[in-house]
Amino acid sequence: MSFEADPEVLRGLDHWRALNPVQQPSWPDPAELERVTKRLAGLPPLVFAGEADALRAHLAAAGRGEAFLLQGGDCAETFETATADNIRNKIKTILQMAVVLTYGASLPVIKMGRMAGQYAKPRSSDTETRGDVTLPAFRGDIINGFDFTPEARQPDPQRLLEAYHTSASTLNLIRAFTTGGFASLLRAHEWNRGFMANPAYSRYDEIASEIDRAIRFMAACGADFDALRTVEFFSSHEGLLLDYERPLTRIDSRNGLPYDCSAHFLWIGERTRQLDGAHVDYFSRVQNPLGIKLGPSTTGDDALALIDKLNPNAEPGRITFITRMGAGKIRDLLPAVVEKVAADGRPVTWVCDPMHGNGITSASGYKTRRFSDVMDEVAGFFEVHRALGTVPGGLHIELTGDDVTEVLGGSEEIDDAGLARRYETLVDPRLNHQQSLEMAFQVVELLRKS
Ligand SMILES: O=C[C@H](O)[C@H](O)COP(=O)(O)O
Ligand SMILES: C=C(OP(=O)(O)O)C(=O)O
Repeated sequence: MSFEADPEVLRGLDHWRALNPVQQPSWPDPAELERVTKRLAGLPPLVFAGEADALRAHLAAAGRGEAFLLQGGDCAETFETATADNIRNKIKTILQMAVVLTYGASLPVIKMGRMAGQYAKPRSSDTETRGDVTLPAFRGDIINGFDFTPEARQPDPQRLLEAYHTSASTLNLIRAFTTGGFASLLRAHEWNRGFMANPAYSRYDEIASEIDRAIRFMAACGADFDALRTVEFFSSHEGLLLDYERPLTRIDSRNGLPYDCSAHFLWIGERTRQLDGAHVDYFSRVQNPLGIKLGPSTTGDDALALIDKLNPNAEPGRITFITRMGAGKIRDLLPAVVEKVAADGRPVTWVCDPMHGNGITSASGYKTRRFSDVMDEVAGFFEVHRALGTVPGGLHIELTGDDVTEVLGGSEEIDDAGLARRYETLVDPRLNHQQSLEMAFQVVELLRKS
């Protein structure tokens, strides 16, 4: 039996339009926007609703401490860098981190990319000024261009279509890598190839050798390795640009309910999580598992009110709270929020984003973060949950598989002068391949303690 859409549900999906959504561009030509969104609404969904349901069950397990979420990828994907090499390096980095965590902590790791749709960015200011010229801020490739010219900075609806097609080709390659043999655990050694030799690289190689030995032993015992040959990999992005999310929301014929089929998992950002705001209203109406970023101003009551709105039926795995308080604040601010939610009893999955609360500007003017601050926030996150008896369920990281120099420190000791060597991000700084592996090794120690 196939279900039809309830007209009331469909009307509800457009209620956000009346709520004055924040962080949206001013489209210069509304008729063009309408043509584009109609076209998007007729294109195939990017993910299947059943996959989002499977993810919800995995996230529920992470909330109970039976799995761990590893969510990582670019701050802002770009059309130009959606190349086979970049996608492969990011996948390899996430797979390597997952191997380190799974092997070291004996926990299943849920692998999720900030990939195949992470094209829209919230900004602190609507404009950017250089010298005496002021132009609209860059809001991500799905909206406008990075070049500092009036033409590039003009929002262009055609970019929504390009974002859709680039997401589709990225997902296609991810699916090929993760189900076609590349991600087989039997090749764990090979994921290290092509990366710079460094201490984290050699530690990873040792683990891969131990896994090889264990696999050879199991093979000699007659084990069957089908389950090791493929990997479930989920896509996610910030559900920011509602003119993109709405046309990609589809009614699932299995149950008649709406799913946002632009990605498996959508998160609501720190700047758009207002209780009566358009984003919370919109995502309350779709079935996907949802993330909500919680910054340092969040109170326990805010968190409970978000649960009331977004998960009134207390469904496990529906809500992931991604906390990003900053290294200097997390130990003071997180306990009150976690205590209130724990006392309430409705299930949530707690994840740490140690990136967005730790931004600084280096002496030479780069927007950066210190690796030591990032790791300190992760440590604080584990400490708070250990003290309260709650579950640290995962990590949300801005990373790339390339050897960029955007975050200070790490065992390579990138310093202020070193940032200029390979600073490539268009918005926020990402961990490079080596820093990502280093983080995974340190998190294993924290997971073992907890
Ligand atoms: O990634 C997060 C935000 O988009 C980003 O930090 C905003 O940066 P801005 O303060 O430079 O606008
Ligand atoms: C903008 C982001 O984060 P936050 O909403 O936490 O600032 C992000 O993750 O890209």
